[in-house]
This record gives sequence, structure tokens and C-alpha cells, in this order.
Amino acid sequence: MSVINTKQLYKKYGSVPVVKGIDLTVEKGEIFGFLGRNGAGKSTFINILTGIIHPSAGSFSLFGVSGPNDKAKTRIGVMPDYTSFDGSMTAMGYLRFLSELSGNKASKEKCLAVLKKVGLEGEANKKTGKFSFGMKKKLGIAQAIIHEPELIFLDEPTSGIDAESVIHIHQLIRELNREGKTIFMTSHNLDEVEKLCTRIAIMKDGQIVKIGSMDELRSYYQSTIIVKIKHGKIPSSELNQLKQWLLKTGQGLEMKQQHMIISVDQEKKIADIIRAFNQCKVDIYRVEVEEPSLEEIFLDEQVSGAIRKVM
Ligand SMILES: Nc1ncnc2c1ncn2[C@@H]1O[C@H](COP(=O)(O)OP(=O)(O)OP(=O)(O)O)[C@@H](O)[C@H]1O
Repeated sequence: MSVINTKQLYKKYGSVPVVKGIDLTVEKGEIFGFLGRNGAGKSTFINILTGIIHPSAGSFSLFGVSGPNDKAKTRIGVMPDYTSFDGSMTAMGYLRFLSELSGNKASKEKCLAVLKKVGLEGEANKKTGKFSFGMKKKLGIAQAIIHEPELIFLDEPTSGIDAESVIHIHQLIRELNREGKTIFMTSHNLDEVEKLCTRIAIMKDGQIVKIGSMDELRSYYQSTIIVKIKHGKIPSSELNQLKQWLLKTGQGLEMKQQHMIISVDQEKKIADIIRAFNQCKVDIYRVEVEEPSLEEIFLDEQVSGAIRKVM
């Protein structure tokens, strides 16, 4: 069942389009990663889905119901902008106040359990004005999940927080997902997205330019398999022949001090390269194969012209 479905969603500020006709479906149970540089339009897109702003054109549905609608709102959780906390309230008071506003006041026990879940168990009675940036982020997540929503929007859930808390939040996201919740998260941390997300969309200038699982994105970019070989001495009588074979097989050939680097577009060409070395009677000491990281894939879509990193 799809929990998010958008059709040609479009948003303009004045005459400037910032979301340009997005078609997206997110299925129940996904951890969906939304990537893009600052200003790509990610928050605007999320703000449309969460009912904060209206689209200029297009349509969307949440849980199969055309949005924005109040029924869907009770089934979604949204991590707020951390600056929106009222600093004079305690974490507990804040959670209880917000849950009351949404029509279902959470008990103290429930609030304590959620604060524990996000790693703020010792801070329930502390005023949020005294919270660090990371603590505010965690409270934001607590706010998003207090009413046990089925779909949770997390905007940069771990940016600016310490490494231990990042691990804790990653565990929490996985736990929420195991409970059946769908997570829609933005992040600039590519490593995080790669670890957590079932699917990823890359947004650029208001459009989704690439979407798929990590493996799908990788296979799309298979033309950047980098093969590095540490080898023995090449008999001078074989050097030209070996170079010719290698140049026929791949691109960006570099040969220096018994190290060869070449870029190929298919896995089976790795075997061709090894065969060429064998036929020229050159020992192979080490073979390393590098696939593009998400960062490379991401950057590839963010700049005009493909980056083809060879070393
Ligand atoms: N209320 C607004 N009025 C006018 N322009 C806006 C408004 N909100 C956002 N924009 C512009 O829309 C574009 C997309 O902004 P948005 O916040 O959606 O990007 P983003 O991908 O979420 O960026 P970030 O990663 O920095 O949060 C930007 O150029 C931004 O300046």
C-alpha cells in the first residue's frame, strides 16, 4: 500500500518555481531518503505533504486519501524546526502541551517512555531553553512520534549531534521501522542514508533526478567500476601488447611503478583485465575493485557533466 503518492506536484514562490512537477510513490514500511543540496526544494516538498503549505499545482494523497486532510494529519508525525520550541517549557510540559493541542493528551508515563526512546530520559523536567542543539533535535523526534504515527517525516534527524547520539537515533529509526512505521527522511549525511534507507531520491532544482534502491543507483552508474592492480615486472616485449588489451577493455588507464588503474563499465571486464596480465606473463599481487559511493553518485547528479573518479 502506498502511503505517499504525488502527481505532478508543483510549487512556485511568486514567479519562481521551486518544486517542479514531482511524481513520487512511497510504500508502507519504507525508510525513504530524500537527498539534495541546500535549496533543492526538499523542505518545500515536505511542507506540502504535511499540510504546512499548499501546492501551486498537482495533487497528492497520504494513505490513499487525497490531501491535505485532517484524518491523514493524525497518522503522520513531523519533526519540527528546532527553533520553534518555547524555551520556558520543560521537555515533559512541551510534549504534553503539544499532544493536548492535537486532541489526545499524552500521559506522563507515555511522555517519559518517548523521552527515553529518544535518549532524553534524564531531561524530562529541564527547560527546553537550556537544551543543546542535539537535545532539541531529539525532542523534535519525540514530538514527531508521541502519538504513534504511521508515517514519520524527519528533517535532518542527526545533523549537528554527537556520534553516540547518532547511533542511538539510527537504532531508533530502525526500531520504528520494525514496528511498521514508514519513515521519510532528509539528510545531508550520505553515509547515514546509505545505511538506513530502503530507497533514495535525489532532488535537484525542484525535480527528482534519480530514484531507486542503493543497488539500483549503483547499477545505473556501473560505468564507474574502478579496478586497481598491483603487479610484478612487465617484460618489455609484452608492454605494448598489454597496454593495447587494457585500452580496448577500459578507460582512463594509468600505469605507474607496478600499479595499474583502469575504469570499466561491466564486472565481466575485470576478468578480461586479469586475463591480459596472465597472457603477458605478468604476476598479479593484489586486485582492488571500487564501486562508486553514494557520495559519488550524489555528486554526479549535482554537477553538470559526469564526475568519473579514477583514483
Ligand atoms: N517562503 C518562501 N518564499 C520564497 N522562497 C522560498 C520560501 N521557502 C523556500 N524558498 C526557496 O525555495 C527554494 C527551495 O527551498 P527549500 O527550503 O525547499 O530547499 P531544501 O532542499 O529544503 O534546502 P535545505 O537543505 O537547505 O533545507 C530555495 O531557493 C528557497 O530560497
